[in-house]
Amino acid sequence: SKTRHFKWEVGYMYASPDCEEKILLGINGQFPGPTIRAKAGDTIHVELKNALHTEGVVIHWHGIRQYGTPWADGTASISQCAINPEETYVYRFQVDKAGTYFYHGHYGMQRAAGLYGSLIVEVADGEEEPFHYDGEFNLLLSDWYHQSIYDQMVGLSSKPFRWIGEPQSLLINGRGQYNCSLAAHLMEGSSTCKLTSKDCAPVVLRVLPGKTYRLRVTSTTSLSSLNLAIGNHKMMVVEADGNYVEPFIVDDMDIYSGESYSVLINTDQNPSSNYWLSVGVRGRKPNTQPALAIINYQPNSPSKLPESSPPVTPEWNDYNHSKSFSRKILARQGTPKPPLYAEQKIALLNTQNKINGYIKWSINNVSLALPPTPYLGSMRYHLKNAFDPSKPPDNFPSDYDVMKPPKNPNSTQSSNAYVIQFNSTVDVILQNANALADNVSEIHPWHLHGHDFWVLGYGDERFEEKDASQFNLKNPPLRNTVVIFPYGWTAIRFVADNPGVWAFHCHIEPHLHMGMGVIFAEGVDHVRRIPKDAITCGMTAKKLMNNVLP
Ligand SMILES: O=C1O[C@H]([C@@H](O)CO)C(O)=C1O
Repeated sequence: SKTRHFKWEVGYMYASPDCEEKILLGINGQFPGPTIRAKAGDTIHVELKNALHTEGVVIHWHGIRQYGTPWADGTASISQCAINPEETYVYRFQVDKAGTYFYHGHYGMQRAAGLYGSLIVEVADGEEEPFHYDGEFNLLLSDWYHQSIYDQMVGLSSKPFRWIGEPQSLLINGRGQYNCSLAAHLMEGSSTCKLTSKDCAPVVLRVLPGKTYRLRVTSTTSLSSLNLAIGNHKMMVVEADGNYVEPFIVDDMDIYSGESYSVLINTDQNPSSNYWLSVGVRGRKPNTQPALAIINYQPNSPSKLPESSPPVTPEWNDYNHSKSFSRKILARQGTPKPPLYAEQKIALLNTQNKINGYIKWSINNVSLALPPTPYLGSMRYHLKNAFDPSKPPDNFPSDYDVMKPPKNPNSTQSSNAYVIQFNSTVDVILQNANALADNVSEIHPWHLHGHDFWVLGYGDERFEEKDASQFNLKNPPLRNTVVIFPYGWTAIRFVADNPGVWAFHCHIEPHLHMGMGVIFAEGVDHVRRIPKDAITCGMTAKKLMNNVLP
């Protein structure tokens, strides 16, 4: 195995990802950031320089478990101090498992400003993937707002609340077309695109007829749940979040923010035509045009527009369609199985509520507020008063009606840290509920840092003890992100075997900003000496100045 070295600078730059010029966060002048390709077992070494003028930055390596390197997880105020302007931080960690991953900013709402890129881990030399393909493509999906993230963050924390609304565009590999459709000639009421910048030219996947291709699909959207389909072609799902799944065939696939998949397609259609790949919005009433890419059968010209119209995204509120897709995802044979029992159970009720009239999201009525000193340092060195040490609730009132808006919407804020017994098995029941408005309950994709977890089951309405008897302990998929459906619950199980402090949160950027997350800390006393650069802020910085830390 190799060490792969990268030297990156994060900075604002002008770009026109959807043909409208804006500023966004790029790396080395690129948007999306450079793709990292490595092999399982390799070490990634990124020297990250913050070239922003006035704000900190960090990068999270989404799906990489960071065994033994919890200070490299890239979560500001959790695993490290944000990197100050002009400073450099070295991320050094191992990628131990082949799969499709990505990286992104994890400070404020910087991910939504474009700070993301792909991280692809191939199987180690001498190993083989358990399926065959002739070529592969990488599709990094995102959504894009014309309003700056500063405008967005101020609005979300204002009274009255200003919601960010739906995105202006969906992007594929950082490219989209605002307010127009490439397929306008086939669709009524659509205006054609003036592709004024090469930044927004549609993505073209050049394929040969009669072959099999692997599409690696990742979603790093700020808000949108997505659905991807390809005209005339079926897809076979083979990987989810860096874990192989039992292959199954679909016409279209849902993908939530924080998830990744690999699908295989056969180029077995009429080779004289090109085909559309379409990505549209699910789960919220869309106000954003689908993003399109072209599957270009060689030797046709890529500018030969497909003869059939782009596949139509399923109705945004057809949740049965989404649930049926989620339930098809099962572990491939040979995937590690979950322990049969959990030592600890934590039920997490997701509610929207208010603190002093400001709209928040809370977990068991506590909204996450991150402390100034990152937990990893303050816990490792047992600093007092670095955060609120009270034990957050691991359940919610048995008479809480998840089908109704909260009776008492007043919530509190805290640092929400659950200290978990090292090496114990933990079940988490994520319970969705009604938001503040009547008859509204939204999709939330939950992402766990530092681990994969088994998805034991999904259900509607309130979780009951008897539902545990239906858990899938035979072939539950291993993942790092899972969705809770409106008014539903999702049960996961994981083993707390990774010393560190790990975020567990809704991957919707504005929701995390509004407090929708918790912190899991385990085996922190087993963490090796933390690099000083990770803890030179807050109370740990003061301790270092007094030379009292080892
Ligand atoms: O967090 C959110 O706030 C709005 C709405 O609930 C209040 O305006 C919305 O759609 C969210 O997802």
